[in-house]
Amino acid sequence: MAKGIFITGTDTGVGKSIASATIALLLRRQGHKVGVMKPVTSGCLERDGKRISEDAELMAFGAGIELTPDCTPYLLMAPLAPSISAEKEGVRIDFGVIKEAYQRLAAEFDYLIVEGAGGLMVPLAGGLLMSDLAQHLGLPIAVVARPNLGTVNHTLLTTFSARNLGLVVKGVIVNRYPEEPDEVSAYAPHLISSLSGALLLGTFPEVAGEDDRARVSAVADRLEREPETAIMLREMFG
Ligand SMILES: Nc1ncnc2c1ncn2[C@@H]1O[C@H](COP(=O)(O)OP(=O)(O)OP(=O)(O)O)[C@@H](O)[C@H]1O
Ligand SMILES: C[C@H](N)[C@H](N)CCCCCC(=O)O
Ligand SMILES: [Mg+2]
Repeated sequence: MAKGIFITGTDTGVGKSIASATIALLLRRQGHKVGVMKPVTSGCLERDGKRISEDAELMAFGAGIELTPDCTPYLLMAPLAPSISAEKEGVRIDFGVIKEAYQRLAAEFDYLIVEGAGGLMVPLAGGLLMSDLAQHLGLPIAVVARPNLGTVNHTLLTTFSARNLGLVVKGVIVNRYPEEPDEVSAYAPHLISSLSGALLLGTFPEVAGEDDRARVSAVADRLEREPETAIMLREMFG
């Protein structure tokens, strides 16, 4: 049975997919079989008549696997809150369907990286939120956060809510950490680690790259050189 983690964020666009794909790539480079899942995609693409999750594709690139239907059970077109995207298509997001897909994947891999959509309080169906899905899957969460002003508030709101809801918070990843941090970014990881009650799992660097695959490879290359990375992976999956 795979060791799983649910990657959430303080908001949409903070770097959950980059972080998820990077973690998958780091584990793959250690020789592990890594599976990936994006249970709900809102804002999917259509390619050759098929719906595609770019997030899942990026994670699959990191993991070095081909996607199967279990990796992306709900592919919704509208780039909106998933409950609305689903409603527009007359679809009801069923946690049972997601869990069965999760369990089939978990039986196949050593590790399973699951990416949410948006943040933890994003609505999925009938009052159920992303946090409920993490709970239903029985997964601990890791929170991806920004390094810039406002992140302390957003991160603490996320970790406090998660814990109040009974979720296990493995820690926080501060993503897009600048090469030369200004005063805001210099303080942010310290404030987050001292106040959130959650471990600072790591700071993922802001990298250049012509597309997200190049960015994932660049972040993984940088992290692989740092001894803290092994600790991060141990804390995340231990
Ligand atoms: N470490 C990084 N270095 C450089 N650019 C980054 C980094 N992390 C994220 N980005 C940029 O931010 C964009 C958004 O990141 P990403 O798609 O991972 O966010 P997300 O949280 O998964 O968003 P969504 O809620 O849509 O799933 C990326 O396409 C990339 O351009
Ligand atoms: C479209 C976007 N990239 C994500 N897939 C969905 C983000 C939903 C956010 C909802 C909200 O918090 O207001
Ligand atoms: Mg994403």
